[in-house]
Amino acid sequence: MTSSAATSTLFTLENTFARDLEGMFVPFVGEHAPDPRVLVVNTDLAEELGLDPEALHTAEAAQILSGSTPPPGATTIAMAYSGHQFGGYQPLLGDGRALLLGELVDAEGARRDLHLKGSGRTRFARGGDGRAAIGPMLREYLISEAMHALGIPTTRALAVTATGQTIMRDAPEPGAVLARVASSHIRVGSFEFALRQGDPLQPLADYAIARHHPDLVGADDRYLRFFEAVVDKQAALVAQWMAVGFIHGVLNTDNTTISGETIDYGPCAFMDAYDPATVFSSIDVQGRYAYTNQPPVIGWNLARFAESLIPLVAAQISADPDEPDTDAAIAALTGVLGTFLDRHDAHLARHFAAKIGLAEPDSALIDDLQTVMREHRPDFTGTFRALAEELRGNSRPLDDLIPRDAIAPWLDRWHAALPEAEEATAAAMDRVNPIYIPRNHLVDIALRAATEGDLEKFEMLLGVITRPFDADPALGAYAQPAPDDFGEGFQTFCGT
Ligand SMILES: Nc1ncnc2c1ncn2[C@@H]1O[C@H](COP(=O)(O)OP(=O)(O)OP(=O)(O)O)[C@@H](O)[C@H]1O
Repeated sequence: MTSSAATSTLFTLENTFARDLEGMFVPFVGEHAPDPRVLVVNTDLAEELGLDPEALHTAEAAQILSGSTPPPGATTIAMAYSGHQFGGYQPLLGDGRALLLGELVDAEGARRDLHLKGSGRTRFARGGDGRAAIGPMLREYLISEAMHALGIPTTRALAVTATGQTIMRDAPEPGAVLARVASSHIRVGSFEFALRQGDPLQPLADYAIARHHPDLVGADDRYLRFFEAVVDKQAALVAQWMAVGFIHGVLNTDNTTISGETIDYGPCAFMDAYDPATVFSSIDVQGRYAYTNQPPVIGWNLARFAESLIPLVAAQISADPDEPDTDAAIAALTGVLGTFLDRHDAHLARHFAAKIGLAEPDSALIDDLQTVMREHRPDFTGTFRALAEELRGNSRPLDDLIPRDAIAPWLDRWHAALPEAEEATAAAMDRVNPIYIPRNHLVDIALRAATEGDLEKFEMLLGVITRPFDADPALGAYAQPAPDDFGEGFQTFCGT
């Protein structure tokens, strides 16, 4: 996969998506930002990408990263996609306020999209203003970097740039643009769009295969195997979310990637008190995207992906090239889709085994712990660190979370199932159970200050949550859920 490269002093960008996928985008440029200023740069990510982090703080970088000026020679585009939103089909969504600047290729040959969010209205903007506010963009930065530090596949944040423009939300807010890096921005919704357009479907599938599963290029059964690979990645991804108590909040098909990366950090959050019905999105009144519903909902989204692939699999599966076999394609895709929940459950059982220090899953032990947790609603993250402390002979953290008589019978069974070396087991548990997650109240405090121009708390919180497993006694407050009286004036910055 090669293409001409646009080179500036900052970025060398390729554009294979624009070159190969006619009908899947419109060329578009960003809107003028009156006073662009780069607020935050992800130095580690910049270095990983072979970029000069210092150069990303310059006025030239601010022009490019705000979308005001396209990188010299680049073809910037708004990508087209559709999607099922809360179960209803929307035929045309697309990048309404975003642009793909191009693709960065690192020294190892890995290709990643460089994408701007909040850079102005595009052809797909519908009624929207094309903008984004500082709070939600810094929030996406924080939470996606926390996810990366937890080892969970995700898009990443390269920079946030203030535009110098005031935008209207519930109140006037400073505008900003997030520069996001992803292994691609191909979504289930991209395939739903391509299916209904017709012509782009096969090119899109072949492009996605070449980009994400090059081992399948040219295979006679590549479309079915591609589907299986995506099913497997999504099963692994959602199991990782469940294992850390992450709730995405808007699992529409346009927010389900082919790469298996988490995308679009809107009304997402980590659960504090354990309750499988937890929902953070104020518009999700039915709880469609509640914590416990995430695996079946991703399965539902993958069914929409399967539907999009029927014509391609039907042509490949048929003995006669002129007679696509739709029934056989549906049967084959349904068979693969039917493995999704089992794959997810197997991944999740392994995660929960590791979380309680076992080498092998023990479903009765895990289910029974969850039953106790459902009843007493302890802090989800804190419980697993408290169990490790229990092994070290320190009962206090667990006693602060769950009454001893409620957990004692379970603890007896757990001790009996554990390996002998309790100190080593506790250390292994601490390597998979984070102590620091982006707690909602701390994110709120940091973003409130950042919106008023003070980034110190944001930087501090970012530093803590990007080392999520390393306990530091000086950071005790970062490991605690919100105090009971925090609620007043609580803002979520989950909006747009
Ligand atoms: N302020 C806005 N102006 C124009 N379009 C918008 C705006 N906010 C959202 N959209 C569009 O509405 C759709 C759904 O929005 P959603 O919030 O899921 O996506 P997003 O956060 O903008 O982008 P992404 O999914 O790439 O992270 C997308 O097509 C998006 O481009």
